[in-house]
Amino acid sequence: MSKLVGLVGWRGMVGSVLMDRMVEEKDFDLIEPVFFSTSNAGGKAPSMAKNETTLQDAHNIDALKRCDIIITAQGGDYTTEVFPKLRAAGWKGHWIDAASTLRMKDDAVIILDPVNLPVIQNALSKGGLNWIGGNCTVSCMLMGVGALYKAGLVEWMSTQTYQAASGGGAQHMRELLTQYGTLNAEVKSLLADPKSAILEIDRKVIAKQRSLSAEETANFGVPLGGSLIPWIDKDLGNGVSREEWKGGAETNKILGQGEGFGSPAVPVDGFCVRIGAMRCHSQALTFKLKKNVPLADIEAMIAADNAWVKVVPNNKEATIRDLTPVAVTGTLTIPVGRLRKMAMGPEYLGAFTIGDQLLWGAAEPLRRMLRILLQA
Ligand SMILES: NC(=O)C1=CN([C@@H]2O[C@H](COP(=O)(O)OP(=O)(O)OC[C@H]3O[C@@H](n4cnc5c(N)ncnc54)[C@H](OP(=O)(O)O)[C@@H]3O)[C@@H](O)[C@H]2O)C=CC1
Ligand SMILES: N[C@@H](CC(=O)OP(=O)(O)O)C(=O)O
Repeated sequence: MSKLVGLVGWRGMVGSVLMDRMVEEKDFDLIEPVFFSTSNAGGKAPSMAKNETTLQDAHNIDALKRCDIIITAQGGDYTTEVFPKLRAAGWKGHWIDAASTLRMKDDAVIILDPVNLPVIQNALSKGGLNWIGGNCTVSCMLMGVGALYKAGLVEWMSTQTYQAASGGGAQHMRELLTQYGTLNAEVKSLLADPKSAILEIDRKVIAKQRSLSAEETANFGVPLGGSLIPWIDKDLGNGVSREEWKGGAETNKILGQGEGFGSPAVPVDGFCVRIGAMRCHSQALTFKLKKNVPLADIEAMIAADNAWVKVVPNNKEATIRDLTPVAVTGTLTIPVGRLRKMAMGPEYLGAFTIGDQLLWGAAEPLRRMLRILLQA
């Protein structure tokens, strides 16, 4: 008999990407889905529903308890409220979650199976039940350069990220586009005149950016269109943003190393920056390798690591064609380019990688974990 799989958060931005992928990969053929809602219990479930065509109340513990597996992309507040109640009520099902709430708990595995299938399988064999998707930047990075970690080559890594508006959610994407529109409108007539002075355009744009209404910056707090914001997520109070902290903590946990795993953690640190891209997170990486490995060997190792990574030749033509958010958006491809040894010495490797933060960064690891559980 098919497993009863509860789906919470299916109509949100991450949830919609997840539903699309599940339809594409025919995951619904293998399960009996039950759709939940926090706002419309009793309403009509989406077309993927089979026998259970009514939306269930996502806060009803008894309704949730019926499920063998629950997948949620509803968000951290929902997880914080519902997950402990469900476990306290004796539910022994599998919980697959996109939110960060449970990621660092000892009984949770951060799931990214092309990178850490052995860690997942080990936890499964010990009765693990909590499977949490990783931070989008970390997951996309490891899909690209995980091979170097698997080979034990990394002494440390520094990341400089260029993160898209979508990381904040749908409203942030809208706000970015609204700001671009406002700025364009401000100088539209000057732009239409090829003889207008560029410094006049620039003066008007900066004046507009500095006077954007509170409504137009409600989500990011400051203008992002035509600017950038070098802080993402909470202020940890020690000069590090929470997004930067996740880089080190989650990379090591995904790989099953560091505190609690009985092996040293690899230092990972850098700066996380919000830029005006829509839904792809990009990052420049600097590695200190444990030894001097020829560049061709590194390229081969990265290219062979998984079915989605693609090494982009380190030349201008290939880079500007294949290594941009515009090229990658909506695809599962993880390009890794700009691979070169750096001026600091032959053990220093530079790389640039990009991933769609709603696919490998959020939805895809969840549906793949569902498949792993269905096969177990
Ligand atoms: N955004 C991201 O990049 C990432 C997000 N995540 C995690 O996923 C969680 C969900 O993120 P995200 O999908 O961006 O959140 P959304 O705000 O798009 O969706 C969350 C929920 O909001 C409710 N909702 C209210 N109004 C609408 C509307 N107009 N359209 C759709 N849904 C609506 C829905 O619940 P209901 O149907 O019950 O009313 C929906 O499930 C995050 O909180 C985070 O924990 C993880 C990785 C990346
Ligand atoms: N913090 C990420 C998005 C996200 O949801 O991350 P996490 O799943 O770690 O909370 C960003 O803003 O780009």
